[in-house]
This record gives sequence, structure tokens and C-alpha cells, in this order.
Amino acid sequence: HTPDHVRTESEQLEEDARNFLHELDVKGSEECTVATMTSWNYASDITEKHKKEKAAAELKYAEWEKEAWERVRKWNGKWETLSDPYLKRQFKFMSILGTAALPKHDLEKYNNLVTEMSTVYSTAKICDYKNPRSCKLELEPDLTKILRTSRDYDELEHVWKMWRYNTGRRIRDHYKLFVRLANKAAKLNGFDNMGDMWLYPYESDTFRDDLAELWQQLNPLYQQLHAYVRRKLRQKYGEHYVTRRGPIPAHLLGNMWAQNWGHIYDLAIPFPHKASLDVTPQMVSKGYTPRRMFELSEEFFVSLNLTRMPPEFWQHSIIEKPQGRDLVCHASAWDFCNAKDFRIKQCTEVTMNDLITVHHEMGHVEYFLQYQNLPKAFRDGANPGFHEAVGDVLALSVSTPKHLLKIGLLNEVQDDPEADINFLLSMALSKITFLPFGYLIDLWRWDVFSGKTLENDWNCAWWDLRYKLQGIKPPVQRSEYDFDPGAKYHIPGNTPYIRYFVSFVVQFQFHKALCIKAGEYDPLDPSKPLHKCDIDHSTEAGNALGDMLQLGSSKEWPEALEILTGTRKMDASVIREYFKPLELWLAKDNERHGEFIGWETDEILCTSEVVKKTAKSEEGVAASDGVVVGGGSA
Ligand SMILES: C[C@H](N[C@H](C(=O)O)[C@@H]1CCCN1C(=O)[C@@H](N)CC(=O)O)C(=O)N1CCC[C@H]1C(=O)O
Ligand SMILES: [Zn+2]
Repeated sequence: HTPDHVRTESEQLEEDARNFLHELDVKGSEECTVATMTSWNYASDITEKHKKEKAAAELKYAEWEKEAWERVRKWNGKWETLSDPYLKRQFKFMSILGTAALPKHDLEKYNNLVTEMSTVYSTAKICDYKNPRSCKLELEPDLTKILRTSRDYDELEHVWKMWRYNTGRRIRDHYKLFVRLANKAAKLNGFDNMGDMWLYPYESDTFRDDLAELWQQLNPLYQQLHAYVRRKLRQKYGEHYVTRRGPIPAHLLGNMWAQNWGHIYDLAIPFPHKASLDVTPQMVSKGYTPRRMFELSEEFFVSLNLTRMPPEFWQHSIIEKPQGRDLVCHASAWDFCNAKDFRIKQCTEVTMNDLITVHHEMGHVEYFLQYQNLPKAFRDGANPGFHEAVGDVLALSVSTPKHLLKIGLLNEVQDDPEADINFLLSMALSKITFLPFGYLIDLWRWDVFSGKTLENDWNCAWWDLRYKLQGIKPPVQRSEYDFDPGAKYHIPGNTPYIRYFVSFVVQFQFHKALCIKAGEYDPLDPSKPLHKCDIDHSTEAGNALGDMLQLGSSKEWPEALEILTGTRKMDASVIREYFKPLELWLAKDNERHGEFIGWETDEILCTSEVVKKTAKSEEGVAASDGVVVGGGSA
């Protein structure tokens, strides 16, 4: 036998590879902690000082990434011969350098553009419609509250228009430079453009086709819901504003981007004499606080035998909007790469919608916790869509009337077909309405990165997609003077978006698998339909979910999906099964009202000219100059 100190050559190579990767892993995590901390400081307190510190830290981190990448490259030709797939996969991921491949001055410009666009978005304020002297309204909580609660057509139009005037329009030129530098970085990484580089984590060369197929399967259900909601909005606002066969004006849907129509549930509820399922009033009357909302979410994870939040989480998270300073209020979850410090930053309001967002963000942290001991190269979702799905899966259980009764937010559950339709409609107003939006954001961006959409067509290409997929239109005509994509966080924030579309499909596949494990769903038992399942306190379900989350990105996502659900493919039939009773009801209801399914228009939604509007005509200019325009009744 060979003495144990004499290894074969391949065993020696494997031993060296392990030591090499471990050393990079330790150093990489330390560098990541420093960079993340300065990013947190900027995002939670936007000042010149924090911006500078963040810019410096980003350059320093890029230097480390470049050094690590050059050391990995020295293993080219060797790492591919390793027998252990776990090691090979780490080398594969670490062979992609990212934007750090840019020359330093380009990278500095790129980073500053992203920070500048984010700052414009996060600090934008507009003048109040009713009181044009007050010009300090912010997106959170002011504008989201108006979009949620106002039923004043003109006030909604003012807010919708002015938000875009003070955000998207102001970063259009930044974005031009950003796209060029992003594509330069992509090419340095061997990709044709940044859109292709963004799809790399999905490890599939049929990914775009698979997405198109999913949308085809889901579009019919969306069209039925769209027709039904259009009728309800026509009843509310009149045929002049909401026509029988036309697209829906985008500012009437309860949300600044028309991505979630949950806040117009009161206008659309099918059976008004049945209990409303928006438990916001109960949350307020029971004295819910943001802290209580986070603890409620944590309790759900713990009831599934998943991991509790560490002390640092409660110590350092920001869960209520701090007063007296600018910050990025858009909710986010943070992993500080040290298996200790995990945070959420959220300007939480006491509403049901925010309770769902709390679960969404906590889902990210739970994933961070489940894979915290993996090598850094594997500390990601199996694909980015999986990361977006974790919290939403739990929220599917929390949203059920049965669960809301359990936690005292409903005092009775009516178990009858009409109550069922009311519930399914409330779910569809956030889950089905989101699908075309979740798909089109990166359809637009992929075409921008690939050059298929030219700079002069950016805004009208956006409205083509918004019209074609969502069946909505801008309340006022748009032009290439505007840049409406820039009014949505993820564009200035440079966060890919297709992950959310993937999540909204796979979260129902996860839900179904977990409900079977929890004994809460049985396809053959009509008393246990998928939409009534609540997995809370099921350790079988929790352990199965945990087993998948612990893989991080160490396995290709079809394998991770198979471990949990038994299938290797994204499958739209599960979300359609969940909403089946509603789909049948909508088809009948639309038929009964002779509703036109789909939309058409001969309006020009967006002109390709640059129609420059003078500031006066656009802004609710302060009354100090005596002329109040666009501000409604003085
Ligand atoms: C409210 C939520 N904020 C994002 C999220 O939580 O995904 C934030 C901002 C961008 C990335 N991000 C993170 O927190 C990441 N660090 C998570 C990770 O680690 O991958 C969000 O943007 N959502 C939720 C529903 C649809 C979409 C929207 O609101 O349009
Ligand atoms: Zn998310």
C-alpha cells in the first residue's frame, strides 16, 4: 500500500486547490464586509461623506476582486481537471470578474453614475397637489399613501407625472453613459452585452425562451383579470377616463408603477357583503408596530424549524423611517459576509402590504442564514429568482384567512365559495397583476443593452411594452423628453428584475411542495385546495425548505428545485391551479357583462419627439410667484 503521506498527483492538486480556495474565501469575505458596511452607511444616511467613503471602498473591493481573479486564472487548465465538482464550480464562478474588469477611471465613473442615479431617486420630492406651496412630499410614505388611498383622478395624475418629472427625466443622460460602461464591462468578461452577463447565473441557454413560454401560459389569466378590473374602474371613474376597450390609465391602479393592484381591492371586491381581507385596519386598531410585524415574521420561520434572527439583526436593522435625514427607503436585506451581521432596512408602515414586504425581506435573511457557512462563491440563491421567492412562499400561508384568524387579525373566517373568490381576487391583484410587469422590465433593459432599442426610442419602447403586456397607458402623453423606466427603483439602482418574474412562478411550485409535506394540500381532496394551505408549524415543510436553502448556489438550480419539488423545470401550471376557481369565475363574470377581453387604442401614448415642457407648466410651482399652475384649486 502507498504510505499515507504519498498522494497521487491528482490528490495533491485537489489538496492545493482546497487550500487556495479557502484562503481566497477568507480574504474575500473580509473585503466584502468592509465594502458592505460603507454601502450600508450611504444607503441609511445619504451624505457627501458617506458617498465618498462608499466610492473609495468600491474601488478597493474591485482591486481585491481583480487580484483574486488573476490568481484564479493561474489555475486555468488545472482546475478543470479536478474531480470534485464542488471545487470546480467555485473556480467556475470565480472566473467571472464582473465590473471590476473595467479600467479604474471607467469603473469610478460607472460606480459614481449608479450612486448618483440612486441618490436622485431616493431623495426626490414633489409638490402637493392640493397645497402647491408644500413641496416636500417623498415617495415613502407620502406618495405611496396617495396612490393607495386617493380616488381623485387629477390628484393621482399630478403625483404620477411629478414623480417621473423629478426622477426618471433627471437621470436620462446618466443612464446613457451607464449603459455604455456596463456593456464595456460585459465585453471585458466575454459577454456580448450586460443583458447576457445578467443571465449567466441562470445557467441555461434556453432561459429567455422558457420565460416567453411561461408568459404565454399566464397571459390569458392576466387578460381576464385586466378586463374585470377595467370594468370596476370604469364604474368608479366613468367611461370618459376608463373606456370599454382601451388600456387602463396607469395612475388609477393603487401603485406608482401599476405593478401591484392590491390597493384598489375595495373598488374590485366581487362580493362586498363578505368580510374584506385587507387587515390593515385590524393591524392599526390592535396597535401593531413595525417591530411587532418583524417578530411575527420571525415566529413563522421559527415555527418551521428554520433559523431565528441573530442579535445583531435586531441591533443594527433600520425598520422605521429615521427622521431628519435622506436615506434609501426602498426596503432591502443585507448580508455582511461574516456569518454574524445580517440586516434589513425598511421604512415600514403598519399596513398589510408592508407585512408582506417584511416577509419578503426576512426571506432573504433566512436564505443568508441557511447558507452562511458555505464558501462565499456559493453564498447566493440557487438562482436569483429563488432568493426572491423564499419570503413570498411564507407570505402565501400568512395571507390565508385561516392564518389571519390564527394570529388574531381576522375575527371570523367565512368558508364559502363567495368568500373564496374574494380571497383569490385579493391574491390575484398582487400576484397575477405583477407578472407582465416583472417580465417587461428586463425585456426593456435587455433590448437597451443589446442596442436593439436605440437611445432615442428608450421611453416609447418602454410604453410599447407597458401597453402590450400590461394593457395600461400613461395618464398624459409621454415623449423622449421623459425617461419613465428611471422612475422605478431597480433601474437607477441597477438591480436586475427578471428574478421577480421567476420568483412569482417558482414560489407557487415551492408552496405546493411544502403544502404536500405539511399535509395541507391534497389534489384529490376538494376540502384542501392549494389556496387554503397554511404551512405554519410544519417542521416537515420547514426542514424540506431548509434543505434546499442550505445548498446556496452550490448546485445548479434545476437540481435544487428537484430536491424540493421533484421537478427540474419552472412550471406555470401551479400558479394557474392555485387561481383556477377565480379564473373560471372571471371568465363567467366578464362574459355576463359582455366585457371585451384585451385592449386596443388609436391614441399616441408616447411621441418620439423630445417634447420639452417648461418647468412652470410641469411643476406645481410655489405660489410665491403668484402663479399656481398644475396645482389644482388654489
Ligand atoms: C422591496 C424589494 N426590495 C429589493 C428586494 O428585497 O428584492 C431590494 C432592492 C433591490 C434588491 N433588494 C435586496 O434587498 C437584495 N439585497 C436582496 C438579495 O439579497 O438578493 C423589491 O424591490 N421588490 C419586492 C417585490 C418586487 C420588488 C419591487 O418592489 O419592485
Ligand atoms: Zn427581494
